[in-house]
Amino acid sequence: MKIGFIGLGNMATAMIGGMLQKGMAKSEDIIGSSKTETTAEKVKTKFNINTTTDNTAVAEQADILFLAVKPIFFPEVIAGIKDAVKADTLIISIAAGRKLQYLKDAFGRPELKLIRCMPNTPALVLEGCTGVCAGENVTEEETEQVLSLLRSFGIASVVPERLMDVVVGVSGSSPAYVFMFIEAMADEAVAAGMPRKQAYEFAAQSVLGSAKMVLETGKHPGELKDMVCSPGGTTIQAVKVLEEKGMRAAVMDAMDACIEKSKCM
Ligand SMILES: NC(=O)C1=CN([C@@H]2O[C@H](COP(=O)(O)OP(=O)(O)OC[C@H]3O[C@@H](n4cnc5c(N)ncnc54)[C@H](OP(=O)(O)O)[C@@H]3O)[C@@H](O)[C@H]2O)C=CC1
Ligand SMILES: O=C(O)[C@@H]1CCC=N1
Repeated sequence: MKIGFIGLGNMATAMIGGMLQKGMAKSEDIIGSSKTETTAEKVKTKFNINTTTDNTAVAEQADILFLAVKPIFFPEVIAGIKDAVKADTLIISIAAGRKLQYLKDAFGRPELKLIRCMPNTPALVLEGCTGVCAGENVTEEETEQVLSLLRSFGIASVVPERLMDVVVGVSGSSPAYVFMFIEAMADEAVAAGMPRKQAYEFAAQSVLGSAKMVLETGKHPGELKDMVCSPGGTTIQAVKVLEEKGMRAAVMDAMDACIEKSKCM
């Protein structure tokens, strides 16, 4: 089975890296294309996969074909490959905002098997999170096949298409907010005298451990927060400042902006 990627940028390389690390695909089974020779060469060297700048060559060979270019390039990319894809190829868009109906209209081939998914870059370290919705021609077995491929680099679940923009906000884009939080914590640790490398390590490990507690204890995040806040202690002072500065509202407003942008892309 050949897995094709059109677009070899941040997200495609995170997914390829995850699939190879997990042994879900062999390097000889992955082919990819990019706009420039420079990227094609770089990705070829990094993963030992076949790469090209010829999208049609990838589209012709792929049994599973990921469309991993920016949403604005979808019209030109699809126009270039629509007659080359095989009728039984599973075509998976990873673009924010591009609806199944858009893909159906752009390909103009009603028989094609179209899927939309929204992964995130932690796929690179096998901790990805992917939402998936499948078009009408895709069977349950094919959806399961795609889910197991995506699960090679993290969790993956089916969501109704109306929630795909929410998936962009809560997992597709959210690593950026978390990286900002880690960076800010590390900056203050540095301001208070800690060496920078150690500050990133301590901040990141604390985020990792906290996330694991939410996932593994099943406890409400508020209860876990309360466990840290000793009466009259240090943590509640930090919590008070975060509430005064509107941290929760800032996160919710930021996600609202992200979800709205996804809706109108
Ligand atoms: N980054 C993320 O965290 C996530 C991104 N996504 C989605 O993934 C998609 C890609 O995003 P991202 O990886 O960040 O983008 P990048 O800008 O990192 O990569 C885009 C890739 O597309 C290639 N490309 C551009 N035009 C063409 C073309 N005509 N033919 C073939 N390849 C082309 C570029 O090639 P070259 O390098 O040669 O210019 C580049 O390799 C988007 O649709 C985005 O919505 C989804 C989830 C998370
Ligand atoms: O910023 C973006 O548009 C893409 C989609 C989700 C994450 N990155």
